[in-house]
Amino acid sequence: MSGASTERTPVDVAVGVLVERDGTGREGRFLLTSRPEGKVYAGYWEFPGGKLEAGETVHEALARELWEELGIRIGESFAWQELVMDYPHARVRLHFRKVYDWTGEFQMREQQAMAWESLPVASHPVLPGTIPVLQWFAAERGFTGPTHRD
Ligand SMILES: Nc1nc2c([nH]c(=O)n2[C@H]2C[C@H](O)[C@@H](COP(=O)(O)OP(=O)(O)OP(=O)(O)O)O2)c(=O)[nH]1
Repeated sequence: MSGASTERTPVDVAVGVLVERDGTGREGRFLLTSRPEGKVYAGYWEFPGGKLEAGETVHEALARELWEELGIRIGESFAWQELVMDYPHARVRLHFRKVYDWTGEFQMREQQAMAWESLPVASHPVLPGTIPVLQWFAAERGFTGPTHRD
């Protein structure tokens, strides 16, 4: 296989969509975090997560990343959407999982920032791979209009 095609093999990424729910189960705010300094797209807002390590399931990778980055322990996670994104730096397969239960105090272990958001999102700028997620939320919630600032 040529180097170029090997480079474009998607890297699997586990992404957590932490959502608050009220007593009736209705979904409310969701968590965005900013990408830390030193990473590609530093300062852009995204959903927390990271790449799978060898032998991990998506849930295991998500639980590990949220512990490492945010200091929280998650309960169950629920497969929601998948998306392949082609960036100049990488081709990634994003596995978005919704999470409703977690324990612990949020700690910004990578000096990132966090924001509990609703539509339209105030955090700016958002990562290209985040925009489809906002559109899925809009569809689920019957929200119309821009989901974020350009
Ligand atoms: N965490 C996360 N990554 C996303 C989202 N949308 C999106 O396109 N990506 C892309 C950006 C990166 O190319 C890739 C995630 O890789 P990363 O560099 O953040 O993962 P990592 O924490 O494992 O990083 P590292 O150990 O390799 O530094 O997925 C998203 O909502 N959350």
